[in-house]
Amino acid sequence: MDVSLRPNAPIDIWNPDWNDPFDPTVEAGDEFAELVAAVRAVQEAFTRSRPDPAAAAGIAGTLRSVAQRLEELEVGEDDQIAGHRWDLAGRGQALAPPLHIDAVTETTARGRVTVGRFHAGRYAMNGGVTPLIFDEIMARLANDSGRPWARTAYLNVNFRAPAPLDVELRVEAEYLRQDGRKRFMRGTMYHGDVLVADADGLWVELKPEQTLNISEGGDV
Ligand SMILES: CCCCCCCC/C=C\CCCCCCCC(=O)SCCNC(=O)CCNC(=O)[C@H](O)C(C)(C)COP(=O)(O)OP(=O)(O)OC[C@H]1O[C@@H](n2cnc3c(N)ncnc32)[C@H](O)[C@@H]1OP(=O)(O)O
Repeated sequence: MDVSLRPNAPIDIWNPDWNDPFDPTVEAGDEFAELVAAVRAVQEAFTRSRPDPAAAAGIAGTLRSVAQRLEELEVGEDDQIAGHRWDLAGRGQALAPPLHIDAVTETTARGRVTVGRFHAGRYAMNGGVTPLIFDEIMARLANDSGRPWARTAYLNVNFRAPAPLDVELRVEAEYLRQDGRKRFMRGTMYHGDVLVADADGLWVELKPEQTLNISEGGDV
């Protein structure tokens, strides 16, 4: 994938090659991937910690100065790297669980995800995180194969069993059918042979007057 990391270089929001099998390795010398990994490491380590007040104050100061440094590098949403790196697990978006998409066909997608305590409720995956993972893989399939942009209209998630932490879960999406602008999708999440969650979703194709960038004043 051709993503330039030069400052102000245009970044394609959509990678036409993303049907290619996903390579989960972080490229040597890919400093942005290292930065995302570091942000994720902070989130996980913070969640797992119990600092005393002095340690908390010191760490807060350090993180404030990191935030200030990044604020100096702020760009518009279309130009930011986070969320636009289709080759990275979680698209380089540090909130999104690091979902590795291994394969996408016209009608199926499959991936793997492992979450830690940062994405936990109590001893298991947080109930808001499961839909995040489904939205990620189902939206990706809904918008694959040259189909025009579509947005999530609904996403109904059934929690069948607690999803364990720190182990790999299998996530699959299936393109069930299309009815005019409506695309009906299904998602499943497995731990081994155990179905931990499934989802039904509807994606609706945008009309020509609707636009992805709602701040541009399109009819949303
Ligand atoms: C870089 C960002 C990436 C983020 C994504 C991560 C995954 C990466 C993978 C891939 C990237 C793809 C990038 C996608 C772009 C970004 C996606 C989002 O932003 S999703 C955000 C959450 N979703 C919304 O914010 C939608 C808000 N809602 C709307 O905009 C509208 O309601 C919309 C477009 C969904 C439908 O509105 P209408 O006015 O265009 O359409 P009407 O005419 O009302 O409905 C058309 C048909 O759909 C049914 N319908 C609509 N909503 C329904 C619902 N909730 N339940 C049941 N049916 C519904 C209607 O009954 C109608 O059916 P009949 O044609 O009559 O048979």
